[in-house]
Amino acid sequence: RNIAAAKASGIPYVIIPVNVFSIFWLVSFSLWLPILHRLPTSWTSPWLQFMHPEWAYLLGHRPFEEIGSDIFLTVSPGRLQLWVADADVINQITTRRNDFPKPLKLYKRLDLYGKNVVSTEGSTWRQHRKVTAPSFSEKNNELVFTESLHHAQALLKLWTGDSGDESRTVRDPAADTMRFALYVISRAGFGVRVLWSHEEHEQEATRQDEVLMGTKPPPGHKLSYREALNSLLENIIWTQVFPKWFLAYSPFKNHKHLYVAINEWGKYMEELYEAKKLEIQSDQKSEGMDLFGALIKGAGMVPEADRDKGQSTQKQTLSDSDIFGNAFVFMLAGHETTANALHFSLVLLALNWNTQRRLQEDIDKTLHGKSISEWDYDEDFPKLFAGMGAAVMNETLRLIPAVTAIPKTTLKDRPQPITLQGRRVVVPGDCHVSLDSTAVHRHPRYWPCVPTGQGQNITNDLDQFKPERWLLDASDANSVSNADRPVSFDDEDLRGPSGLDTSSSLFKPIKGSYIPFSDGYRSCLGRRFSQVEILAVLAVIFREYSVELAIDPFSSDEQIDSMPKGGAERQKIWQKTADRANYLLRESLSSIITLQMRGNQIPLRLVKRGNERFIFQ
Ligand code: HEM
Repeated sequence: RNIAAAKASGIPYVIIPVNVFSIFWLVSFSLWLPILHRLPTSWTSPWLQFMHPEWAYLLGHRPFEEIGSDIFLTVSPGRLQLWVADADVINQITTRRNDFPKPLKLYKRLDLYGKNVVSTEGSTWRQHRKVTAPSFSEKNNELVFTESLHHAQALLKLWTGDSGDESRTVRDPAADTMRFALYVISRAGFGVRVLWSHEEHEQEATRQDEVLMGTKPPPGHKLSYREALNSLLENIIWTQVFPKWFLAYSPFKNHKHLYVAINEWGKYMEELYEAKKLEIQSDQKSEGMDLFGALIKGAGMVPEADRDKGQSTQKQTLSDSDIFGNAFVFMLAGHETTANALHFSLVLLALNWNTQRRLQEDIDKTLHGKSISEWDYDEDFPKLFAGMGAAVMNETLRLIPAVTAIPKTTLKDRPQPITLQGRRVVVPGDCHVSLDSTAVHRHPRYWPCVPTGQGQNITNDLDQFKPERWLLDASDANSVSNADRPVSFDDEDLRGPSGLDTSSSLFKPIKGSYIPFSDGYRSCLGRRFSQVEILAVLAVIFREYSVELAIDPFSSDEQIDSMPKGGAERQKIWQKTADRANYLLRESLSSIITLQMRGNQIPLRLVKRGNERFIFQ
């Protein structure tokens, strides 16, 4: 039946023997693939390449080139799936939200604390989006900026010691950047400043009006806020596999601990909720409020003073459980994505010394050596957003987007016509749709690129990290930015964060060709939030430090010191480390909610600028 539907669609298709995203295949594919790869190519071509669940990230745009179309279907007994790498088709899909809704089944487990803006569709989603979108205000971004500067300095202390001079190997930079992003969202999202363990002795020195959370659980709690948060989010995957009640009875200790963490974080949220309700009712802090406060206010909580003006009859538009549901997805959507972008930016910069130097020069020029306490969101963020830091961030998200296949669907018995390069084709009903960001991000039709290789093997540099491509002539008449062709939202309140996806003074991707934050109606509400956070932390790090690959697995510091600077011996060691890093970036990333490095680390080191050990001409 699926093959018949694919044939009738007019879209090229490839038949594959199983649904690659079925639980059966996800848990067992690593056993089958090596066997399948031994079969003669004539038996397995072209379908075998689509049997790896991460093929979209691994292969980029290549399969589309081979098939000769920027959309195609994979057809298995369990599923019809459309893969899209055509910017215009992506545009059609993201702007027709009723024709191509989200497949809600995939999002069900995000309702751990209640329904929310990520996991709903139709009129329920409209209601959630209308109430949540205004929370992501410029005032909140200012708070994100300040808080990111604070935690970036704490992160630096963790990596370089109190004096800032120690060059320690950071064994698991992904874990540290995750913590960083978690602590930023904790304050800018919920008004809770979490203390890093190495910060706790400085507790007295911080401001009086902040809710501070350290390692000790307050009365009435089994876990500290930090432990509840870390434990909940580090183990979140189990909540996607098992229902919550099962975790309480599971024989595994980490499941039981997770169950406690879920309840504990819920309890903290309830306490914060009560405190914020009082705050709002007494009309405190209405400016620059954290996301949770703004959400509660947006849901219909009225300040005491306004009640006399007859507003007390205003109905609360989201239930308490909806408010908790949204608070949770802010936390979830808001930390892992940003942390990954930061982690991968650092690794890619460590692999590309010249780019790093250009970034440092740009930061020096932008901030004129001002001390961090003098940095100002209104004055400095726009400059960072138009410079090399933004080019690094955009390029990292181009190469390693958090979501490699943004999921949509067509409804059963509701096939949808689309236009592909002027030709009408019909996407069958009940078909999963994946907006393939890794493919469209590496499509030579849309991106400035340099040809590489020779003769038959001629290809391009779009698989490589080159932030400089964003610094090309921004006035290029052929390029049309997302802002130039905005989605005509039927209700402006649904729009979400202000500002452009990318700065108008950088290269402007054609609409639909750059989708790290998705696009259209269901685009990311936290885009600006994360851009502010990433640029702030990059500026704090690179104004004073350089990042290097830690060579520990291959050589000791003493051995390196005994080798001439810039010489072949050092280069050989560095190259081995770089080869390992490149291999891991390619082979050890997989998607569970977001695309991350799993089971491996690329250790890094920060060194004071001027003390770099691995610069080669
Ligand atoms: C680099 C960082 C980020 C990336 C790459 C990113 C990416 C995305 C993507 C691809 C989507 C669409 C997902 C889908 O359709 O299933 C999305 C949606 C969303 N993101 Fe982000 N995100 C980032 C940061 C954030 C932050 C910091 C927050 C909040 C604090 C956030 C909140 C949301 C929300 C609420 C939605 C759902 C919007 C809706 O469906 O109406 N994101 N994000």
